[in-house]
Amino acid sequence: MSASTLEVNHVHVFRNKKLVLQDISFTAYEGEIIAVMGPNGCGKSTLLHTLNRSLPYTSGSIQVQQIPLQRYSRKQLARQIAILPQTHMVPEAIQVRNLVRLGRFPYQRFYRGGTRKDEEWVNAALQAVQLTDKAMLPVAELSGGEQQRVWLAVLLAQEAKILLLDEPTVYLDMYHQLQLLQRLQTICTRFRLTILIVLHDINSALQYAQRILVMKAGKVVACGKPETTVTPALLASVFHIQSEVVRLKSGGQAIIPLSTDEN
Ligand SMILES: Nc1ncnc2c1ncn2[C@@H]1O[C@H](COP(=O)(O)OP(=O)(O)OP(=O)(O)O)[C@@H](O)[C@H]1O
Repeated sequence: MSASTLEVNHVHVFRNKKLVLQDISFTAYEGEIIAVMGPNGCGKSTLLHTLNRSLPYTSGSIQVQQIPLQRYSRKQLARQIAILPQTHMVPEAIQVRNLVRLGRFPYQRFYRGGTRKDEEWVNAALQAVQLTDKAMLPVAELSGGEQQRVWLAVLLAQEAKILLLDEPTVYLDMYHQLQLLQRLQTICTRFRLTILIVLHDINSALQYAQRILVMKAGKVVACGKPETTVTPALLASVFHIQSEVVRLKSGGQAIIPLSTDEN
């Protein structure tokens, strides 16, 4: 049995006095990818930001590696959890390599520059997202998809055990979507990471996640193995769409969304 890395118990979160997460409970384990799915505005991003302590919760508890979230210093927490938010502010002139170096901040002291180990992690992260050849360019000169990959490199350089990824495939073409998901799968297994990834593409979730956590209106409505969790009945009740399951020759299954309930 793998060790638990995140334990979330009965968590409630308010934003602007509105209850946006209600009684959230789940446990995540090392070596697994959990896809977080749900309609727009159901609280997926809020959940990731709460786990990263950038948003406060009002009741319940969150444990990271069996230690309460609030006990960590900012740097200690950054060694455990790295987040890729949905949107980023790109500092105009910063070079790709220098941005990726920022991922090493939890390991650096203010009076000392980067070490050889820091540079090795930066190189490995750039290589993992295939941007070594663009390392010296200003980030602003890269395409949207390439910038997304730079941010992923920042995250990888952070060397954290838990990765929280908010729609990381959104600007990527099909090749880079598949490549990113395959690489996440490889690093997740190899380094025993825990990855929570917000995905809107149901078939990517079916193919790459060990479990799917489904949210609706601020609540977790299901959390389990992809094939048994994401059924046409669940999609009808959560997303109000009609869909059909297709068995694949490879042994897995895919879901074809057919129409909305309005039809
Ligand atoms: N900065 C904010 N201040 C106040 N309320 C917010 C803020 N950001 C989001 N909310 C509210 O919190 C709720 C959950 O939003 P959240 O962004 O977590 O949803 P989401 O599931 O990630 O949506 P999407 O799929 O559109 O990205 C929504 O009702 C939203 O209006």
